[in-house]
Amino acid sequence: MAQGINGPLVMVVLDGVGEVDRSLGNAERLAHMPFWHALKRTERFTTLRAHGTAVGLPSDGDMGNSEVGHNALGSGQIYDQGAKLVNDAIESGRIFAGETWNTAVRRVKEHKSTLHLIGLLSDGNVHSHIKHVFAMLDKAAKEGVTRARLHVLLDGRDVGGTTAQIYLQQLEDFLAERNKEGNDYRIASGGGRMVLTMDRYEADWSMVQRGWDHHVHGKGRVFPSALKALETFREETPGMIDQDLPGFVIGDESGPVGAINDGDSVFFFNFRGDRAIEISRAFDEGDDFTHIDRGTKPDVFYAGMMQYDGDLPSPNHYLVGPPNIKHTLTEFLVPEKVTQFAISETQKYGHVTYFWNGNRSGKVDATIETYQEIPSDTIPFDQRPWMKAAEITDALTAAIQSGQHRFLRVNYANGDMVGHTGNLDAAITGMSCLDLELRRLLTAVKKAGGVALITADHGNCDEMYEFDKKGQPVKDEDGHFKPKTSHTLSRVPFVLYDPSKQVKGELAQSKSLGIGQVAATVVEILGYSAPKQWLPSLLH
Ligand SMILES: O=C(O)[C@H](O)COP(=O)(O)O
Ligand SMILES: [Mn+2]
Ligand SMILES: [Mn+2]
Repeated sequence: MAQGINGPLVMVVLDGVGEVDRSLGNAERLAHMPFWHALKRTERFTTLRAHGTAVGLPSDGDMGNSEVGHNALGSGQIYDQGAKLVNDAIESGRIFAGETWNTAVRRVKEHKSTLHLIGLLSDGNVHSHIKHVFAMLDKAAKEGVTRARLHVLLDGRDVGGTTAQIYLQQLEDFLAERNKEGNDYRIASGGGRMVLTMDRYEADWSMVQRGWDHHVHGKGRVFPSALKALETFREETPGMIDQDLPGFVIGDESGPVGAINDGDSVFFFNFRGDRAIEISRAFDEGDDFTHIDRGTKPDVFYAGMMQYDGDLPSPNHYLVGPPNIKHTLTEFLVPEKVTQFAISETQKYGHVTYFWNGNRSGKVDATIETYQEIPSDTIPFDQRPWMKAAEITDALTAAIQSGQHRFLRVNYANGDMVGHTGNLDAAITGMSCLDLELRRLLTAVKKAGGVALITADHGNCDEMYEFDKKGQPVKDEDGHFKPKTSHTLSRVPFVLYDPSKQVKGELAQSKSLGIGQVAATVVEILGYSAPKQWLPSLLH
């Protein structure tokens, strides 16, 4: 039996809370957080990289995100992630050489039917990248697919809040070029990503219902073009950010231009899984699937850009193999019989379970792992910025007091989910609430003779305004600071809370430290030596 600490170890992920030494637009600094701010001064503290190559993304210009962040936290290793794997597969041509691509194309040519591409239209590189869409359409055109339809989710969450016009225009220009060669390639439907299709963790299946109706059945408000739809929405609701825009269908005198029919092939071009699983299930599953009313389900060949869940598994067909994440922290702790507890609210539940365990939704050993989900609100989070932080703390505190679990992990969603709304005041409220929850939680940790580690998966609420390359805030035409809705490139905090001084050593301090080093730190505190595959512990 390993020595380690006497009480439990609690790992706290403050989702989307970067560590930035600037107050302007920084909800973490502007919030009333006396407990948290003092903790960073009085406890052992360092900061970690959580973006770019430190989490397996193609470049250091890529902001971090929950998937790659929790994969790194939960595995102690850095794997090439979806964004990079798809880039590589396109560059080498591998993506188009396999059975999936060729089946889809063959089917469309044989049936003289339509190739559909559905997904998030931006260059955010969190769920998708528009250049992958262009590469797929280029190849399809070269291989003689003459009819294609695009179903585009508008972003405004991983990119600037009101940038949809840029990506729609890029796509329209690209399609116009392909159409000069005699093809019939068009946008067929779309809408804001937080309204249609991209629900996650079964928080709100009605989003998938709306997506299905628009993309598959061509049912929705009809416009002559996507740019016209956007222009209309902008006039009708000035200031609405792209992720919240309603659905649209492109149609003409003879009806929708791109409903999905028997014999068609459909690719979902997002590489990230959480928000791709539900729509994939709607396409893949048989008659016992009842989460949405699919009406008459067309007989199509459906494939995802990647395998989204290795345990379900989903989808049935995919273009690029996912990162093969092995030797995870859970896999290390289970044979040692270390009892584990994971908790979050719906919006982040899969982050501390599925992403944490290398994109697998099942448990390694249900007899020693307990998961608890607190249902999230389903209204915009700037209207409920406290989210379910209090309920999570209640449940986590009870789990600590039960004495049943040696390693507990939690994700508090506020910094991220409220951060994505671009509403600074709401983000400040959300963060201020977290201060109370951290105080309550750490009181329970102290009582139980335990230790807590507090960190984040990436930044978000630390920059609620856009800043230019020189670090100056960007202003809109009216002189207001421009709200930022996406993640940031910021480092993240790492606090070692050890009230009874059980953990020996100091935390490393260096620019190169990353969140991939947390797993080794966890097992060291629990009294084990980390596996050789992992990045080194932060303790020395
Ligand atoms: O899916 C989302 O909400 C955003 O694209 C990324 O946020 P997350 O990586 O924090 O989940
Ligand atoms: Mn996150
Ligand atoms: Mn986020």
